[in-house]
Amino acid sequence: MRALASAPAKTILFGEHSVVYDEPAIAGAVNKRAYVEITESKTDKSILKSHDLNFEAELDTKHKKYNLKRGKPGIIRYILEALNKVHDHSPIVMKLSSNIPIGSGLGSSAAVTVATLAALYRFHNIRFNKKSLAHDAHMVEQAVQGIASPLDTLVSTYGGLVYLSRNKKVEHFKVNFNAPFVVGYTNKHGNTGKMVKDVRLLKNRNPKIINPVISAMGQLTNYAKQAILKRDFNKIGELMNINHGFLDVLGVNTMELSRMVYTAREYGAIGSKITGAGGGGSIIALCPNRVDEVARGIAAEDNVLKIRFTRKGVSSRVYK
Ligand SMILES: Nc1ncnc2c1ncn2[C@@H]1O[C@H](COP(=O)(O)OP(=O)(O)OP(=O)(O)O)[C@@H](O)[C@H]1O
Ligand SMILES: C[C@@](O)(CCO)CC(=O)[O-]
Ligand SMILES: [Mg+2]
Repeated sequence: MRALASAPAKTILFGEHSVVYDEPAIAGAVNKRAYVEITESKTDKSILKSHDLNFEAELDTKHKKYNLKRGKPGIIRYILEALNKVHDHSPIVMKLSSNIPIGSGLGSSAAVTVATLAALYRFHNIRFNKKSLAHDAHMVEQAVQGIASPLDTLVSTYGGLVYLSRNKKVEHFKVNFNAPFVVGYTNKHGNTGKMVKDVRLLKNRNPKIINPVISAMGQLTNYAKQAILKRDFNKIGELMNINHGFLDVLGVNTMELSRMVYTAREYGAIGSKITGAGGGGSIIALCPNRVDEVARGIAAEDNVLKIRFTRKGVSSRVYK
């Protein structure tokens, strides 16, 4: 038997970090994906391989342990947590491929988690739907990171451009939002779990300052929702710039992220901000009529990712 699944990366337009404190957020699935294939193992060992991420590990699914043969271990924790939830510990071979920059604020952990769970459900013939899958994937991210909002796993499961409300209701934007965005990413990676914990510590040390910032980020996201519905790019850009300032206040900005954010504005972006957890990773810039200029400006020192929003969420199938 061979089970296959894939799930998209995401970019957060508004509300990263504040979403952890139940403020609303807006994020969209993008056309970069993680792919997982599961087959029965011909030996008594479970193996996880990734050509794209250049790692190979032997998995002890019962004890959530692994023996790394080569590569970096980080993402394996999400896979082991997913296996531990669903798998019966029979020996399998898992292949992971991905064209999502990892640890770059584009939801690689959520995409890998959602694709792994969907492939496992297919492999074991377990019934699931998007709601249950998004929930289980969120539980995996939370177990690995300590704290996680449901945002990344929701977007990776459902696809499309999503508004997540304060009470965790998902609304899908009906507009065809093919706005001219450029994503820039640095070679310095962030770690979402660590950034979220650092923000919590800052908030605990300075509640009277940080709490109002977080609620202003929520208010800003609600204004952004209206601006997106009206396709008011100037307003969206203005709100992105304010959101970036607030993320800086939360301490998740870095020299490289600042460089990309201000380079984008210098080359004509009408709004630019960190996207994702920060501490390294990515920025997103809104640049009507200036996409090529902004991309060139960022590429002088960092990397550019050409992304499009996609309606395509998780997809999976099985071959018997
Ligand atoms: N080359 C690599 N191989 C395997 N794992 C990696 C590699 N580089 C980073 N990792 C791990 O991948 C995981 C990336 O998840 P993380 O949530 O930090 O980033 P992300 O999902 O890409 O961004 P965000 O959550 O901000 O959208 C981390 O656990 C990190 O340790
Ligand atoms: C920083 C954060 O808000 C988004 C990471 O992509 C964390 C989360 O929502 O779990
Ligand atoms: Mg992540």
